[in-house]
Amino acid sequence: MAIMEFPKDMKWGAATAAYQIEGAAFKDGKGPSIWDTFSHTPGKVLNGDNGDVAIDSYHRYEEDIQLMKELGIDTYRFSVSWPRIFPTGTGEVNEKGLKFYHDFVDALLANGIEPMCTLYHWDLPQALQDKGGWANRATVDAFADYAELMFKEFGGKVKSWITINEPWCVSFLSNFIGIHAPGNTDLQLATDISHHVLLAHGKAVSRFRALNMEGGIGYAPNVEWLEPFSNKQEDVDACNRSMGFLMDWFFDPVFKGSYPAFMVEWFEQKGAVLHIEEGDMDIISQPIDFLGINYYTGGVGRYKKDADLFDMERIDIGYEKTDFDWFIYPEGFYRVLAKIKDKYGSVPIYITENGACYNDEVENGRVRDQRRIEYLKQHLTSLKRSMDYGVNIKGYLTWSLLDNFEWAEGYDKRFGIIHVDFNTLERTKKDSYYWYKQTISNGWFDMNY
Ligand SMILES: CCOCCOc1ccc(-c2cn(C[C@@H]3NC[C@@H](O)[C@H]3O)nn2)cc1
Repeated sequence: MAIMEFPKDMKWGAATAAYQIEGAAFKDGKGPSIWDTFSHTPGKVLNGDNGDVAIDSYHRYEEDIQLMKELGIDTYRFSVSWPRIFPTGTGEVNEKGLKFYHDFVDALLANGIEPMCTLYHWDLPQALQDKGGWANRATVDAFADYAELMFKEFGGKVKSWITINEPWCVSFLSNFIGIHAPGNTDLQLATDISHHVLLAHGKAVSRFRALNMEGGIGYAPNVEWLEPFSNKQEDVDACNRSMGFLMDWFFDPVFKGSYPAFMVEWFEQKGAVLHIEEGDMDIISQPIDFLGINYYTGGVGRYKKDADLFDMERIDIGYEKTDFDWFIYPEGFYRVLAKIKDKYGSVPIYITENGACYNDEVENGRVRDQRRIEYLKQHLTSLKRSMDYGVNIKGYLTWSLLDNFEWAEGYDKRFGIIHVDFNTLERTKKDSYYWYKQTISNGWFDMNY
């Protein structure tokens, strides 16, 4: 027996996001988001998929909540569609949008499930993008106003708030690499956006504090672990730069009040400079109540001049891969969490996303996704290792509760523990659902079963 046991007070949950599950993209007063625009732009999303219907959780959330209740989760992480609340990003509020989220949160609470609300999960109102989007500092204040309205509306019901999901994806993946909305490929633009997104986080925290709100607030960066191919300094430095792209760049400003010098210098060599205004770093670095961490993958890297932005190449050393073609690297989960503790201290941490893409289908009413179960076992074992290392883990939320719209991959990549037929929208619990349910109920699992 190799039993992995977790604290009785650890929270267990699952996560989704508005654009990926809701659908009703143009219903009940919702304004267009940049993902509505992007997904309707030919060539941007695999198979021309879009979130017009998604998995129709806008109309089916009561069924989904019953699936959550049966699963036995404590906490459900969802996101609010900003343009469903403010169709043009600012100004007039869409009452039907507010009502939808009140009805949804009330149903969660009525079923004993704690809501964890992400305010920004990538679906920027298109009207704000038309005025420059996150590159325009005015968007920062628009976000703070949206956040304040949400705090005032839901403060008594929602006690866990996440400002920004994966700021690296919002800035660099979407505006330098360019595969996510709005699809720019400009390092200086992405650098400016990364600062504005952190500033938006900080301003939302300030509004939260000013209202003397009950509960806590944080943000949810995504991280990976890159193990140097050798102990040669050039390999170590290349991996640290690549990890610094996702981690240090977005953690140092919040936890240390400044950007990491080694990254600032590297970006300057690449022609990208920061435009920081007086007071910005004080706003960004005010204390948060918890840190969300999203981890999926890692790997091995080594120095290679001009191989990528950081002179680093990834080496395939034969690790198994998911159906997203990502290496399965549970050791990296432990290593990155240990590094966070060592470098940033013991801020309470929720794993706000961890899961795997496997495209198993329904056969005779069952989905045999044993590979996902093995992924979850391996990563929960790494989580336990991190807890024994002293990392202040408060909860684990798997990505995702349901198969959904996986951004540029459309409906081609399945992360859910519940299968969704994207034509009929029928939900089918996968084997991993039943395994996760038992693990939550026990508070432990056996590595060998
Ligand atoms: C061709 C070059 O490519 C460079 C890296 O390209 C990617 C693409 C995708 C990701 C990515 C996707 N996810 C899962 C989501 N997290 C939030 C939630 O909405 C999930 O759907 N995390 N990271 C990272 C990097």
